[in-house]
Amino acid sequence: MPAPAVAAVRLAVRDAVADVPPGGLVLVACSGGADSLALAAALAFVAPRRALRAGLLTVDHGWDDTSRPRAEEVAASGRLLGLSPVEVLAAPSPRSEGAARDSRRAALLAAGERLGAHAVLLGHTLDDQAETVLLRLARGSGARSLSGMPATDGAIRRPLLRLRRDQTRQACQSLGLEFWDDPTNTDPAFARARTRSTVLPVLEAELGPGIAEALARTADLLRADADALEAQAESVYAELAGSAADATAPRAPRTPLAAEAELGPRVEFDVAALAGLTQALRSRVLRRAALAAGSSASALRADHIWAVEDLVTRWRGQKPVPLPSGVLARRTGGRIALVGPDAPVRPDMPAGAGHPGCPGVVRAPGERGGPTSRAPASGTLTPGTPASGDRGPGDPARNEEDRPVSQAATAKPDHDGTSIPAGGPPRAHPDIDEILVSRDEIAAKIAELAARVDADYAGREILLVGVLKGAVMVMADLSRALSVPITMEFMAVSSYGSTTSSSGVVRILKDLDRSIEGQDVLVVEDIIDSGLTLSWLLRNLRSRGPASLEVLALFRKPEAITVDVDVRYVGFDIPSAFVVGYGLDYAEHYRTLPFVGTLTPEAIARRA
Ligand SMILES: O=P(O)(O)OC[C@H]1O[C@H](OP(=O)(O)OP(=O)(O)O)[C@H](O)[C@@H]1O
Ligand code: HPA
Repeated sequence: MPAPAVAAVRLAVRDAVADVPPGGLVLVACSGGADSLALAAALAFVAPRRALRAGLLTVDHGWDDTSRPRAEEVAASGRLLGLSPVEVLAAPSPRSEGAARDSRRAALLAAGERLGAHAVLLGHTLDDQAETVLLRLARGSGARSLSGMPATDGAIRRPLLRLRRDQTRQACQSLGLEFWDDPTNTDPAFARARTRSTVLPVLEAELGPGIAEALARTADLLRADADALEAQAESVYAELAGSAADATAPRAPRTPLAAEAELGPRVEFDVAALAGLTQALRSRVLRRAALAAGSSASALRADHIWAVEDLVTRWRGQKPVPLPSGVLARRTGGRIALVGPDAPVRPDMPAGAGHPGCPGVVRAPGERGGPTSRAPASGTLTPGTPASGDRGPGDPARNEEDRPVSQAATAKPDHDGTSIPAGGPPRAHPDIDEILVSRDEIAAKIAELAARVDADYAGREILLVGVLKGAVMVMADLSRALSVPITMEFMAVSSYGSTTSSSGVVRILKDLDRSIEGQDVLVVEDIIDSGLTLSWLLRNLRSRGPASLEVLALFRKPEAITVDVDVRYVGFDIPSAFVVGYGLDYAEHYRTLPFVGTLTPEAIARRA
């Protein structure tokens, strides 16, 4: 009678190779540690009884001078066990757990394929599974990731996932097999080693025994859920996605988004269809779409997908969302497109040049300008109204975009390579899709706002607090248009950081230089989008005891606002599109444009 541990390992191996036909080759990956050595011995025992061939692979990562001789020793043990073929695979890798795992897996799979093996057995135990789940839990992971290592993964099989590590040691000891204790298993430099030596024992001590089993059970439960959700997401994806990724597939009907760029892997959805899905399904469908558009699976993280989800569920005219491998997710109206890196990036085009299939790329100013006098007197540009009006040759507003708003915005080559002439011929910017508010309208609005502020603050002095960097143009023009005495302070805050949507977490990058206590403070903002920056800023400034605190914002996106902020002076309500110009940037560019407009898809892709 074999010792119980030996029997348990043999039983697990017998089950794992039950489907391999007689004569088939099964390989065991062996490091010489107790787990894989016990596995190798069990395979050597089971294989002849099932008319199978059994071999051994051992991997040399080349980490130090001892690794090759040790691999040779492991190979020799394999031969002693009667395994054949036995091979040492060279898989050089940086000294990191992850890198070693990846190169080991690739080497094993390649050898398995070369040798015509039916399966390659790995010696992961229940303890390895528990450590994996705990590590992933600590990182914050979804169901798929928390489902740990599967027992079968293509040619890879893990027969020992229900056995404890101790059982493999006992099995080796019972069989008189000398195993190797890998020092990296106890090296505190490795997170897995710390989990094994410290974290799990503490959890067991504090929360009671059975933690490892419970974590492994969690993995099994979540794997079943993840499998079911992914199968469902796959069929929803097939139903909802319009794709131009496969040139051989019948062409999906042209949609406004598809018309923008005809090339490159591209997946499109109706926003309404995505909005109707549960979040669990939507995120999987979007992940699937990102992969189809060419995003690297390993680089694609949950926060990438959340940012794309925000285009569906928290639409505020955000910037297109850059995803790994150059994929861009972009919402236009009621459609969302995930566009692959092969989509053509159009070099700067001369003003006025068109792009076939790309509506509204660059039009000569005057063809499409900012809102005309037909726009509501309040300056409101409703989303339903095109923010641009067609201006015929007789339109008196035709050349107005070229009149200077201020010295700051005139006769100065901008950093994006376009000279903005003062008083010269109309000139748009090649990266601008559509001008929403012209230079002239901005100037008129600033004058109007200044007159209101002058009247409201007559007899008082105002401390203007400009919010850098976006408000720099408004601050410059407004301050010079005011008649009441003013002083200036600036604050730099950031709520957007490197992501594309406001996080609500605001950081002070530069604080005020002096106290505002007892002063009449007017905060000057370029734009209120979600309102999160301003809401935070007002709370912060209020706590400093000003005599009064009001806000002037040149632009506001009413549809995008998510928090209630009290703004006394608003220049223009604009649609929820992402806009640039007059202080507003995309990737720090376009602030010096004298008008405010939307960017072409090509410019967005280029700067992403
Ligand atoms: O209403 P919200 O959604 O919070 O967005 C508005 C804020 O975002 C922009 O600043 P950003 O953080 O981009 O910095 P910048 O001014 O330096 O461009 C803008 O200048 C506002 O301050
Ligand atoms: O539309 C915008 N453009 C530039 N910066 C911004 N910050 C918030 N909204 C915007």
